[in-house]
Amino acid sequence: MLPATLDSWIARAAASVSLMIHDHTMLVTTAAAIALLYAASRVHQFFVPPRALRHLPRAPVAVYLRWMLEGGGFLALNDAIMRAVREDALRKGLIASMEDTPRVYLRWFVGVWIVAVSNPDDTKTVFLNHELYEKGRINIGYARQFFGYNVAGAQTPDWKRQRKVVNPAFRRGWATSFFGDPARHLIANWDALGVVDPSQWMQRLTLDALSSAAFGHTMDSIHHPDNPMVTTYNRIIHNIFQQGPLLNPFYKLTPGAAQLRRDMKAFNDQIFVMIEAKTAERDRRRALGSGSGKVEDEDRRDLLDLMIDAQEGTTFSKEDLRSNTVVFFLAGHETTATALSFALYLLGMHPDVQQRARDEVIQVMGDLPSKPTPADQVPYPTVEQDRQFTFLNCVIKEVMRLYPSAPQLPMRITMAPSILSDGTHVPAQTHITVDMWALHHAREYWGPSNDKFNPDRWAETVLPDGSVPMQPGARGYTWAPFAGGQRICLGQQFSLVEQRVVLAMMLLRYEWTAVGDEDALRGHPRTAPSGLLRPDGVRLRMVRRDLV
Ligand code: HEM
Repeated sequence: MLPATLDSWIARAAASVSLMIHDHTMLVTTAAAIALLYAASRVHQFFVPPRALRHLPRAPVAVYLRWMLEGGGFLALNDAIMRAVREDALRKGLIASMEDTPRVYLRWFVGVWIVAVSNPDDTKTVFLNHELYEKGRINIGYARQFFGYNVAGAQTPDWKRQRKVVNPAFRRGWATSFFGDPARHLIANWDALGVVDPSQWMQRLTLDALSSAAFGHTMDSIHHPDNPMVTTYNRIIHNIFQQGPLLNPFYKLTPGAAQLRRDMKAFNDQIFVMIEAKTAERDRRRALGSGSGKVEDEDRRDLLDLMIDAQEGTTFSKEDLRSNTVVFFLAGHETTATALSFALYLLGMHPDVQQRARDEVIQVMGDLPSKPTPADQVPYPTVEQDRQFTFLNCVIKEVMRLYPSAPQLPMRITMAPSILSDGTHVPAQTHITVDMWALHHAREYWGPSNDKFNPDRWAETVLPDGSVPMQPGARGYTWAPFAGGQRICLGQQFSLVEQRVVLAMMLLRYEWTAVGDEDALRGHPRTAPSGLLRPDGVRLRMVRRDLV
């Protein structure tokens, strides 16, 4: 028999163990309940928008999921979304017919609800208040890791620091030879082909122009599409913008992700080598006493050179130089390739407009110098001639209205509560975008010919000196492919010069018609899976003008 004290001690111990077990069970049960509630609320947030935004029209999440899994291009998704959004808006009494576009609606991206504005008033507000509508940061997949913290993605305080260094690289003229030289290489290839895929070739041309302009060495992807730097870059971009893997929570453990990491490292190493070489070259020039190290031909100076100069005495690091160079690649070549591909396509669908554009080019530059003209002697406009195109600028504006390269403004996030023009209260920390596609196509702002290619609609905006204003305010913020406000595209001039030079050369060299698949021929080309619009299934039949 146990002594009484021991007995009571054991009883007390047993009671407290049982209490502990009970407490522990309680603890586990409570923790499990909290975890479950949290998971349920996350699932709920994933599929159901926040209460304050629930009144806005939206498409069911299934529409997005289906598209992400199928891997289609932007236009296929957008058609399906806008049909569902319009049906919902009609049900909610927000629009009068399926032809109308709601001023504000909701989009979805991997569980994030985004307020999309598609009217000029809110577009202007978002552009002009960039500290209230800050750059959003969704850290999914590998995009953030590859593009790093660059001027295009930075939030205000850091953006100001970055812009100081990057600005001088853009605030200057652009030598037309940056674009004329690769266009001649392209012409030499196209002469031998007859039927071409504009999208594929414009990607190559703009990559070569951009690599010359960005770091003074062309990637020469027109002649060498298999150049390892080109193929690595293309693979990275393809993999980063694939939507399907974003739905896989274990994506980063897959062999595909491992390959992507290896590619990013290889590409970045190359950029670092260039940065080192350029810095050493500048120091060498200085040591030899050649002034500040600046080269003679200012318009041919490359972006990296100018950034390396401007970064002296600032906190700009090598990683800042890398991430900005990388973002120039994405921002600077895909966008212009898209604009040029659609311009060639639309001119191929509208031979009358093509001829009027050609007449203007011949009037400004004269015709081809001889019959035949060797590819490397096809003239490109001088800087002076480039300033004299009026109709060509109207064509470019109309192309970028119908096919804005970036159909949605990169995501913003509200830093404080705000109210939109339709009275919607947007809470702080809400994601928001401008739907450039909807804005550029809405019947409300473009009339019944909203979906028609009509460069003459821009005639009334031409200034007395023949120039065509390209800022969004010139048409009340209904046209804004380069965005607006302080965060307007830094490369707008670069891209416009490139588009005019390349189109002028094509117009001199060829007459062409659009061929390709059924969608392209009926005027609704498909787009390839990509972060931007990229035509798919379009082909052009090119006929040399100097041989007829
Ligand atoms: C058709 C051609 C182009 C289009 C449609 C286009 C479009 C845009 C748009 C919509 C933005 C605003 C992004 C935002 O606010 O979130 C932007 C910003 C930017 N673009 Fe472009 N872009 C084009 C060409 C270029 C080129 C050729 C370069 C460089 C060589 C470039 C460099 C940049 C940079 C650095 C920014 C960030 C500016 C900032 O936030 O301060 N873009 N672009």
